[in-house]
Amino acid sequence: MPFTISIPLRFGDCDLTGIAYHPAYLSMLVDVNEAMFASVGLSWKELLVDRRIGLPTVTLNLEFKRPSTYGDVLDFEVHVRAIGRSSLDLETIVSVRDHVIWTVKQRIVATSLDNHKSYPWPHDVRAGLSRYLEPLDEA
Ligand SMILES: CC(C)(COP(=O)(O)OP(=O)(O)OC[C@H]1O[C@@H](n2cnc3c(N)ncnc32)[C@H](O)[C@@H]1OP(=O)(O)O)[C@@H](O)C(=O)NCCC(=O)NCCSC(=O)c1ccc(O)cc1
Repeated sequence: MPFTISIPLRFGDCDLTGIAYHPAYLSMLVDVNEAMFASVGLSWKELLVDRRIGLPTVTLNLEFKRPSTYGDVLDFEVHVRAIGRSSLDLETIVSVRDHVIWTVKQRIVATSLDNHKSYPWPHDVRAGLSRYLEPLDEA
């Protein structure tokens, strides 16, 4: 089961003609990442500030298929494709009215904010993220 969330395209996300400006998509993606963690009880504030676990993205592979425009509502569907020792592979599909607008494959890595090296997923984080685990060959 993927994590899903819908976000309206705001005025500030668009160019003068009302077409979505792609850097705004990246900012939305971070919000969606945060919301996915929160949906399984994993607050980024707690992870970053209290537990000092960083969550940098190390790879992003985006594909833009169609434009979206001011007033559209973007439907995000996030699939967890793999959970490694410290890595998390996500595939996010973004649609408007059932048409795919863009897709992104992303790898996030857990790090220690004390030494900025990779950090194995704690058990509770791995368990939470596993709720959305759908390996590609079973998707
Ligand atoms: C994440 C790193 C510390 C990992 O370095 P190391 O500790 O040496 O990594 P390791 O070799 O141990 O590899 C750790 C894992 O990462 C994976 N990894 C690391 N780099 C890569 C790349 N380039 N491709 C694929 N996989 C990778 C690797 O396969 C390991 O996976 P597991 O087996 O599941 O553990 C280092 O690569 C790094 O600092 N990269 C830069 C990250 C960055 O600056 N990203 C840019 C965006 S900033 C950002 O996303 C962000 C900033 C602030 C926030 O609060 C949140 C997000």
